[in-house]
Amino acid sequence: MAYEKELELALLAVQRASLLTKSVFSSHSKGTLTKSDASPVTIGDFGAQALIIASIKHAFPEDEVVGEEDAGDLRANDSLRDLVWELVQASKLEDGAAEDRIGGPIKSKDAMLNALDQGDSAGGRKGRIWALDPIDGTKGFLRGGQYAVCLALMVDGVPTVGVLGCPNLPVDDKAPLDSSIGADADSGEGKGVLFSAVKGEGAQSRPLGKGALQEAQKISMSPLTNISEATFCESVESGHSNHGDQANIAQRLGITKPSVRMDSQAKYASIARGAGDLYLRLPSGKAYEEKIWDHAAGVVIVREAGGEVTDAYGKPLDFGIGRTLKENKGIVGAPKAVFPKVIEVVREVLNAKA
Ligand SMILES: Nc1ncnc2c1ncn2[C@@H]1O[C@H](COP(=O)(O)O)[C@@H](O)[C@H]1OP(=O)(O)O
Ligand SMILES: [Mg+2]
Ligand SMILES: [Mg+2]
Ligand SMILES: [Mg+2]
Repeated sequence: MAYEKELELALLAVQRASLLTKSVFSSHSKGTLTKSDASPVTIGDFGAQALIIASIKHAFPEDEVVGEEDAGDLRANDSLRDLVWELVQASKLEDGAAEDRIGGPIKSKDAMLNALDQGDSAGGRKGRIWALDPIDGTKGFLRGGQYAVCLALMVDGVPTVGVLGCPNLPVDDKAPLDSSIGADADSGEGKGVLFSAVKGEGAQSRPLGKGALQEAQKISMSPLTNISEATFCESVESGHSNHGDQANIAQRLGITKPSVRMDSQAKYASIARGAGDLYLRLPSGKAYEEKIWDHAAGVVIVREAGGEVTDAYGKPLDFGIGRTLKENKGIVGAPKAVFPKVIEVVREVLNAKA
């Protein structure tokens, strides 16, 4: 199998970081800060990024990383840095051999800060670059709703290996999807999934677990024939995508089921396993460049599960131009068979506004 070593590394690194985020959720202090763009970041985001980058650099020292966070806030705040350091030290896989394969514990506070700062690649079309979102959907995470730990390897600008850790999604791939999924799910019994895919090799899910990797099963998008029966997924935040346009598109497609709102790339995972069918992310109106770490892993997983993902105009997503998808507007994901119909209707709705 291609990229076997990269996939195992990504799965174990995302597993360890996902366990770290779960421990933050169940502790009192989440060390929440507000970033310059008004979005929240927690000690979970910093800890997960440091652990994952340390694992990548252990296995593939030459690879670059485009990561969402950096160590700036921790270098300026001793008590926050100490909280993250405690958290990182406490986060180990139960299986010693697995822990060793991702480099074992980070050696020192300085090494932790340096790892965090190594997510500073400018991205690009050449070579091996990892895209990392240590907690995608931080607002969902804080609420006990959906969030995801997201890691993808891009080779020459093409997402090639993708892993999503979703601690609050049900293990059962066919568990019914309704609006309760996005709200206050909390990680309880039967929750926690690792999704993965390698380009050309299909997509899989397995229980998140605590140590060595559990057995995986193949996932695929639902064989939707009647689009009016589709379930569509969208953001919780109305500022991240246009709920009005999305409702309009659903209506034109004859969809009557209410949308399923959830934070993060858990939306990509949910359509890839056939629990939902469509992912609609229409531009919210404000000038916003989508970040590559918010999509790269989910896109490989959906494509390998039998889906297509483009921007809202049907244009291919270009992950090779830097840290953002600046040549694209919005996102549409659907099973291949119905994708042309969905894009046709999305275009109609966008053109009617132009
Ligand atoms: N105006 C915006 N439009 C689209 N996405 C946004 C916007 N602002 C932030 N985001 C990003 O969308 C992602 C969450 O998407 P969703 O709503 O589907 O869960 C987050 O990573 C968030 O970034 P950030 O991590 O900086 O908050
Ligand atoms: Mg964020
Ligand atoms: Mg994100
Ligand atoms: Mg994030």
